[in-house]
Amino acid sequence: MLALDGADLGYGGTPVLRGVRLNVAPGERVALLGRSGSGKSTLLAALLASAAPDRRVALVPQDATLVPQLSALRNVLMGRLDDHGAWRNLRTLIRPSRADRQAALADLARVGLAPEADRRVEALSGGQKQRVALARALHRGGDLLLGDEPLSAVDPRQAEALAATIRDGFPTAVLALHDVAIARAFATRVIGLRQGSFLFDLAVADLDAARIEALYAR
Ligand SMILES: Nc1ncnc2c1ncn2[C@@H]1O[C@H](COP(=O)(O)OP(=O)(O)OP(=O)(O)O)[C@@H](O)[C@H]1O
Repeated sequence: MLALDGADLGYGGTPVLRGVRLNVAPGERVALLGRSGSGKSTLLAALLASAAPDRRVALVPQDATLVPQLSALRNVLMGRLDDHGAWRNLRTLIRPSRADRQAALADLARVGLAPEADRRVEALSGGQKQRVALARALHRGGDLLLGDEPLSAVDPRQAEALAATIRDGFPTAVLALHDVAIARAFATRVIGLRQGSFLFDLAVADLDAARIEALYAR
């Protein structure tokens, strides 16, 4: 479904990750772990670029990329903008049809945000913004979710519930995560990034404390 075949990943000739070999099969839920700057976002970008054009991919980028002046509901509606032509989109954003509004509201409800549907995103908390971005991805739907720390601003109990919502919403997902407990609960497979390469790439059942310690050691 996604495949990187020994590529060096980086910026302007400076590799961040070297010789990345990675295949993600349908049905896998992959957690990317590693210290800040280890290359999780870089790897997600390369995975996105490797997706076949007929795959429908939903994204939760790190900086939520929401339109702050618009309501939560309208931001969620944007998840499907590339399904339609410009006129239909304009109409949807100015005056959504009842069906579109209901569908977007249902997706906000999945992340516990239905009461905030008509509030402008700029007036929401960081965690609420993150949940709007997740609702937008759920509204888009698809074969695959790529998420860059999509649960970093919500509290641990909420993160667990949202991880389950992601699991129900997408058959396949790759998420950069910083919370090891959430990664264990969510993922089938865990990849640890350190110093320019994979320190491990394991089934979640094989992830032990020593590996986690080595991953984050200074
Ligand atoms: N657009 C860019 N141009 C040049 N270097 C970049 C760019 N984006 C990231 N980098 C560098 O690449 C390295 C990996 O960054 P990346 O954002 O992939 O790490 P990360 O693991 O996602 O970090 P974090 O957990 O802090 O989000 C860092 O050294 C970073 O400075």
